Amino acid sequence: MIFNPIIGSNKYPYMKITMMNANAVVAGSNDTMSIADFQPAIWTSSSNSALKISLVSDNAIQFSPVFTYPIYGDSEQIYGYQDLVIHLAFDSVTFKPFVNVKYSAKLDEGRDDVEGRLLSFLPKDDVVLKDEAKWVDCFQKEQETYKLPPQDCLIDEYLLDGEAFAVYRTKVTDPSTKELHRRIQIFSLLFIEAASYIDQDDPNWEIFWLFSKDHKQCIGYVTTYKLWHYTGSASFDQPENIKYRARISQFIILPPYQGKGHGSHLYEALFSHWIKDDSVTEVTVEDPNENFDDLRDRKDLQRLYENRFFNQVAKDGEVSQEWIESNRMRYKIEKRQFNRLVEMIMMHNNSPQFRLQVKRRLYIKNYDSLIDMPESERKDALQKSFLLLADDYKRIVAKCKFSKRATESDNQNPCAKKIKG
Ligand SMILES: CC(=O)SCCNC(=O)CCNC(=O)[C@H](O)C(C)(C)COP(=O)(O)OP(=O)(O)OC[C@H]1O[C@@H](n2cnc3c(N)ncnc32)[C@H](O)[C@@H]1OP(=O)(O)O
Repeated sequence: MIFNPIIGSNKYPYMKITMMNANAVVAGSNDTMSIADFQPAIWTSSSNSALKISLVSDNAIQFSPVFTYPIYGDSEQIYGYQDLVIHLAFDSVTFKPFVNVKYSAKLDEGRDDVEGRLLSFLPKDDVVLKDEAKWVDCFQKEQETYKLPPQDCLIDEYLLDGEAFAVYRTKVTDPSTKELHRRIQIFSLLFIEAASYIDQDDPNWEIFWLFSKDHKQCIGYVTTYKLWHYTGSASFDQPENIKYRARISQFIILPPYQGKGHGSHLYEALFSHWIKDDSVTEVTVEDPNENFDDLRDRKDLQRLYENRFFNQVAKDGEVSQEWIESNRMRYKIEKRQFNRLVEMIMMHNNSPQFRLQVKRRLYIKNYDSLIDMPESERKDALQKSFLLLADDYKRIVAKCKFSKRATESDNQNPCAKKIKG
């Protein structure tokens, strides 16, 4: 195994700085420091650049986080070190964590606690510090008995470039994946804006795991929550009939595996699972970002296409909210998302009503701010918003592959069997 990219040898001797009036002496060396060496900028590092994350298998893949503010504060800066590198490495199977903080010089006083801050977000007494050989030894031993979740948790499987992948569903409290989740959850903080740790003792949290079956590596995961959905007194009085909204909270494909189609497969596996679950009324998403919105739009459109829904959207005339509502319930898609999808389909179908349909929705949504405007200004604002939205729809629809014949896909897509056209 090659671990060099992670650790390397510290080319600088450990130095202690003693502050003096005009010049300073670097303890342990004969160097004399000038006043410029005490400017705060010299001792300040970007925590996003300093933190190097590695996933180690036969080789090590290193990448940087997108966010570190939950760990190092809103400014994402660390004070008190020069040439700071924070190595955070995981074995790609067990995710046994390893931390090694390196720098060429540090201030005696006032410096940030780089290691302590990071360790407070990793499982206590589980991290191997600095001793790489010990870490390798630990994860190799763990790998000998490491198992994927039990077969009854399996919800989907697929092949990608000849490799087999599997999606499993477990409760957050499930012992088979609890340790893995404790180790891996820091990825949510580092790659999803505004993410926070979920309550590991709340059994309503479920995690959908994506694993490589051949290598047992975790490729990504999704944390989800079931929210009680009051659908009227009839079902309320029958506990066996209780309905839920399934909410996708944190959806992540680990960086080395992104852009290969895994996110799309995982999203589709989740949706198919919930379509089959009669207790789930609709699927919602918590604070989706632009990348996730893109993936969701593409996959939702593809699913509707394969269910021959495109032909059911009226080509002429208004598509009424009653019609939209009854259909969206069958597909378990949330209201705003389903309205957008219907509009995209109208655009794709070259419906003459597309512009009016979009403007009507935008008008209702922005009624409070539009109503006080003079009519010409209001029309102008609506037209500008419409053009922006239409451009975005074109971009999304252009990425979709609608070549698959619906008749073929009826046999492949579990959703297609469930939803009758
Ligand atoms: C609710 C929330 O959690 S919002 C936060 C979402 N999560 C994050 O932002 C965390 C970091 N990012 C990620 O985890 C991932 O990038 C995700 C979840 C956003 C997307 O997952 P991915 O596996 O990368 O998606 P997937 O590969 O299916 O599609 C992404 C792109 O790769 C392209 N792609 C798909 N298959 C392939 C392939 N075989 N080869 C090359 N490109 C491919 C897709 O067309 C798509 O292209 P686009 O960038 O033009 O949109």
